[in-house]
Amino acid sequence: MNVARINMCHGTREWHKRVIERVRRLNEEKGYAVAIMMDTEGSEIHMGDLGGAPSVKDGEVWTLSVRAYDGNRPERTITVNYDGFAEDVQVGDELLVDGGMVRFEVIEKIGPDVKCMCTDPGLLLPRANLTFWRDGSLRGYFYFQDWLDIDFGIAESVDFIAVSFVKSADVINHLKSYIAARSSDIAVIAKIESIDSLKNLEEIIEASDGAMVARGDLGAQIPLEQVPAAQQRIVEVCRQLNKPVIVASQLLESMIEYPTPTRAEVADVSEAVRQRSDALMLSGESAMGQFPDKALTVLRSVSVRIEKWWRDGKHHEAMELPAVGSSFSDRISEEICTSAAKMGKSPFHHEIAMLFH
Ligand SMILES: Nc1ncnc2c1ncn2[C@@H]1O[C@H](COP(=O)(O)OP(=O)(O)OP(=O)(O)O)[C@@H](O)[C@H]1O
Ligand SMILES: CC(=O)C(=O)O
Repeated sequence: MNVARINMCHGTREWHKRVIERVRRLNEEKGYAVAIMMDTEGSEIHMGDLGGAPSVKDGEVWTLSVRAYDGNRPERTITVNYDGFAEDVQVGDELLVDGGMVRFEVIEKIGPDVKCMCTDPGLLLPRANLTFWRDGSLRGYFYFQDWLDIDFGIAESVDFIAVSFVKSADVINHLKSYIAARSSDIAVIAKIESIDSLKNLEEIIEASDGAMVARGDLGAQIPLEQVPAAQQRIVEVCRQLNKPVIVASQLLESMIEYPTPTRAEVADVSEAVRQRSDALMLSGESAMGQFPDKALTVLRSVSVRIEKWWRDGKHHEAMELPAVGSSFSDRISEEICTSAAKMGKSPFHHEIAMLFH
């Protein structure tokens, strides 16, 4: 692995501080170069930790509540981290847990408690995120309130801050000036996971040091079938603007429970590499899965394999690189490099010396 992501949605700052210290110690002792990326919470709505991953069955009624239960949480009750939850939801709203891993319909509101009936069963993972939909549109908009975590990231000199639910380039520009004013040069990664971030994609990526295709939340905000096209577009825009791009979430989801991935997951990883994404990110597979090291090994071996296959067997395609230079002089340099790469593949040219002035 090259980067350890610490997700401020989970755990305490003290816990994350210890993780950062351990990564840095390993870097020093073993000569690794693992960077730290702090991922902001982005004011999402989250369930509390239910102490395990209980399964919810079709037709069951569960209560979602903002009450604090101090260890006496009644059965089939889920705590929610957003105080205005009961005010904001309406009877008939659809609630998606982790982008649709479980679905509920709101059937009744009683003070701070919201009764919901399961319409699509599944597992409730600890601190899963919640989105709610009304008449086919996403409801509940929350704002960027992660300044304490950002101060923590600056104090810990993390390498990257990934900003959740970016809506416009202004958020990125604001954060970058905040970081610069504190004499820090932490790189800012825009997480593309909302409709607004897709609308303002080019300006957001231009303002950022890189982007993440955060497919988990993105798939809760746009129809699932649109996620692959969105991924392709985000990666393409990053390639055009010469910004690194991470593809994240559910790459090897089945490896949370099983030691081998599904064939479809292997195809998904390969496709992300083929699209020329720069990094692939594990989430639950390494955060709470049973086979974190195996998942990492699979991610690496599949990526290396597809890159090799491409280089060895598809020379002509490998040459069809998209133009990234925007100015006339950049385009000339690009053409020279492309020609040199083509010559390098030819059986008649083994040594190429290029002199740049
Ligand atoms: N530090 C942790 N402690 C316990 N469980 C964790 C921790 N980090 C992650 N998890 C579990 O792993 C799952 C996936 O992790 P991930 O960090 O991708 O969460 P996420 O909430 O989906 O991310 P995001 O909020 O950024 O979309 C979470 O739903 C949670 O159940
Ligand atoms: C990684 C993340 O935040 C997502 O996929 O939603």
